Amino acid sequence: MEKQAVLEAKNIDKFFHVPKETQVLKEVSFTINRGEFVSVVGKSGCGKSTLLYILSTMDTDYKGELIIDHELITGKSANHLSRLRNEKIGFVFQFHYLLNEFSTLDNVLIPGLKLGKLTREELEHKAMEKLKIFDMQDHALKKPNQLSGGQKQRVAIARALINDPLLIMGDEPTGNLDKKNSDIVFGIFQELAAEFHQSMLIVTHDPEFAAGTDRTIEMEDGRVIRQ
Ligand SMILES: Nc1ncnc2c1ncn2[C@@H]1O[C@H](COP(=O)(O)OP(=O)(O)OP(=O)(O)O)[C@@H](O)[C@H]1O
Repeated sequence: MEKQAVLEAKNIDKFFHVPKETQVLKEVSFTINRGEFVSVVGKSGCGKSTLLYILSTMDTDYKGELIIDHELITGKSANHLSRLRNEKIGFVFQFHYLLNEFSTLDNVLIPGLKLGKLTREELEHKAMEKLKIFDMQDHALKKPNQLSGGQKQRVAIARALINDPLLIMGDEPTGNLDKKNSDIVFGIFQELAAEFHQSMLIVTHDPEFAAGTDRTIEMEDGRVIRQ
């Protein structure tokens, strides 16, 4: 099958102007293809989070071009970007950012309500399906603060999947977990790759995690040095 690009970064440069003019990303170029599970590694401060912030369309102040799903994203309006994020990108962070006042089920379906394509009833059904993948269906009515760290992260991944995103992006999704939970969450990513062919771009410090991905993009001092 022909490779299909879900994301293309072309010559991305990023400058911070304070406290002094610094270039933190230098001609960063790569492609993520459909179904690929890709990790981004590199020493602390090499620019991984800055890059992810740009690729996730949250930071629009950069040079170069970002193409998502064959659409040139660079220069698009904030409204357009917000809709695109909701529709095409799922996020998993180091800290889960679940809302404690809502149930697990509601947390998973909220990005679906925001997108507004399905009714609440349809979304409840879909959210339960996603929770089932991670064996979390029996916790649907609990609040996030009644869950363990690993369980919260599983819910956060279910939430990232609710709109069937083209691409999942993660910044250190196992960074805050102990070895046992980190292994469980890593297993989930592997399952998403193997069974659902989910395209994923994950920043990690964990060499074992990186070794288990299809491809590793290695960064040093703002540049991609291997991919
Ligand atoms: N808002 C900002 N203003 C100025 N400099 C910044 C800003 N954000 C990040 N930097 C600098 O940009 C560089 C890259 O930071 P970034 O957070 O992307 O690195 P990282 O590879 O994700 O690091 P870590 O692995 O520690 O999370 C660092 O030198 C950092 O100090």
